[in-house]
Amino acid sequence: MSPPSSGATFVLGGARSGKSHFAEQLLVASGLERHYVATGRAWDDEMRARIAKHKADRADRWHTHEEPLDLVGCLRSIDGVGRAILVDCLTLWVTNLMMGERDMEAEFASLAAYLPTARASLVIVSNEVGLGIVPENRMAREFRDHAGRLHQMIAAEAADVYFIAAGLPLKMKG
Ligand SMILES: Nc1nc2c(ncn2[C@@H]2O[C@H](COP(=O)(O)OP(=O)(O)OP(=O)(O)O)[C@@H](O)[C@H]2O)c(=O)[nH]1
Repeated sequence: MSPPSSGATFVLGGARSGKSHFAEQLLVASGLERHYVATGRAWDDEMRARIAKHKADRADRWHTHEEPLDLVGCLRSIDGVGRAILVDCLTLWVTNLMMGERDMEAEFASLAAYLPTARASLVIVSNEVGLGIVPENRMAREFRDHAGRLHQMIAAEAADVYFIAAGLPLKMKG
């Protein structure tokens, strides 16, 4: 189990599927200098506690970058040969872009265009949110549709794609 020598790896899965742990292990195995890019925001005490636990678990073995909106700018600023970058996760980025009323298509296109140019080993994590029933509220439907479109764009650019369920990886590409 190792990240590809060139091209990004995309890791998709449901909530608490073990996708973040799988993605971390990919990069730990790489032996490269590790960078963790968190798109999540601490919006309540539960999330604050979760983030604190993630930070404690990573300890000083990772450089942490918190970037809710300018994901591509953040990636460019830390990109480099000999580095490993984990992005966790795209669905939180989509949420933040929607809240910030950003141009979703332009942001997605910019991330998709960046992937083949990355010099670091890049692993991108996201939540598969499209498998349930059609959400009743309009914003949730829009969110699901944005996430589905973005996932297709990222999967098309990635060298490897995994789907994680119950902690088990299913390799879908690469
Ligand atoms: N702001 C910030 N967010 C973080 C940090 N570490 C982790 N997170 C966020 O916490 C999220 C993971 O939350 P969890 O609910 O524990 O995991 P999950 O993605 O549902 O579960 P798995 O499928 O097991 O990965 C990530 O998407 C990150 O954005 C950090 O240092 N700072």
